[in-house]
Amino acid sequence: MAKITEIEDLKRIYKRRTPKMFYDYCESGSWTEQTFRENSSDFDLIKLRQRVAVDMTGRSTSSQMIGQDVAMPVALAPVGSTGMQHADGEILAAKAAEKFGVPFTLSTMSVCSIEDVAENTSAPFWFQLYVMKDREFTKRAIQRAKDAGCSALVLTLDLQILGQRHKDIKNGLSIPIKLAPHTVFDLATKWRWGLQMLQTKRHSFGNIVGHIDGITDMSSLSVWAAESFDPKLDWDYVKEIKDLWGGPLILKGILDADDAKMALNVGADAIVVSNHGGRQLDGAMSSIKALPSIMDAVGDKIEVHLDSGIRSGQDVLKALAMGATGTFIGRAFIYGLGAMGQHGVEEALRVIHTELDTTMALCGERKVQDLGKHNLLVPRDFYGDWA
Ligand SMILES: Cc1cc2nc3c(=O)[nH]c(=O)nc-3n(C[C@H](O)[C@H](O)[C@H](O)COP(=O)(O)O)c2cc1C
Ligand SMILES: O=C(O)C(=O)c1ccccc1
Repeated sequence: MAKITEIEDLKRIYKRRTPKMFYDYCESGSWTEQTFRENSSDFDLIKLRQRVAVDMTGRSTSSQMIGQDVAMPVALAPVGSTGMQHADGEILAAKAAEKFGVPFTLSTMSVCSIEDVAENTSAPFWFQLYVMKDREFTKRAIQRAKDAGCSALVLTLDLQILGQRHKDIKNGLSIPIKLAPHTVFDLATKWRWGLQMLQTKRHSFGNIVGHIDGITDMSSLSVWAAESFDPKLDWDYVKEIKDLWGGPLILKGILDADDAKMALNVGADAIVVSNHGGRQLDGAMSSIKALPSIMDAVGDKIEVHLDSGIRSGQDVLKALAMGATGTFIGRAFIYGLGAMGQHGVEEALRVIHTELDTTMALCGERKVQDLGKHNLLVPRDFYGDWA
């Protein structure tokens, strides 16, 4: 097999092996996909400052995210239906993260349950919560995460209704999965995917049992989300959830300086500057472009993480140099998982680590903590006058 040298290699294999419905689900953004595209292209606008004749021995990417040691400040983002990209996908990704020494975040919408992941790993993982209309569900989910020893709660705030995702609508993506004739044909040609799927007993969403049982009309994903998630989620409820959980709280989906201030007021430990990988509000700013104003507003008072668009260690370095303490990757690890299971996630992490380390050295830095704006040339409009 050809050597994996970049995330794009994993994406190519992933695409070849995965049924179209699930590939599209991962690879799409909402509506025109402008934000999805700009999440990546805006990283390219930032240039790195090459520095020479600097001692580059003894380099280290190790750091901390919310006080927890990490081999590099790159966590695996919560990704719904990871277990449909590869059988037992959440367990495999969690194992890869544990081996590498980075945090794994389990989505509420995972196929493997909180307990499945806890039983098959030893490092504490983070649990991502979606707030359902059923408030008892929230209480139970938080208790389950506590019982499983989760070391942070990641509360996602940018998806109470689903962004319009045209590919998913056209593909008829639904909960539970609906099989149209063309889908069956597609599945039949992706035999590797089918074969490994047969080896697992986990074919439903392990964390939301009871919340999908009632739905019998094969709703589309967006109809299901609109019926199930609580549109009333507000800052008062966020505070209630913080108190219920009582541990480290990360608020995910912050893209505006005013919301970052609200997150600070509510007492969160960290925020994730994120537009959900361009899957929610199309036309919103890319995360990396939103970062400077958020750093200015709260950067010295709360830990700031960033995701959306990271496809390389260079992207990670740019986010850190602009002030983020940590980053999350979503699709970059899913490509690896879909391409070659646990090994593929390890490969994705290895690629990103190598790129981060090499870039750091060529920028004349030895520690991720020393990265700063001095390493970058950033277009003025990143700090610009948005009216
Ligand atoms: C297929 C897919 C499913 C996702 N599911 C969730 C989810 O269940 N919960 C959540 O908070 N974010 C979810 N996200 C968003 C990711 O956590 C993350 O914000 C995003 O993927 C970052 O962008 P990137 O993919 O460009 O790295 C999902 C993203 C993708 C691609
Ligand atoms: O697809 C997503 O981005 C996501 O977060 C989600 C939302 C509802 C159901 C499954 C996944």
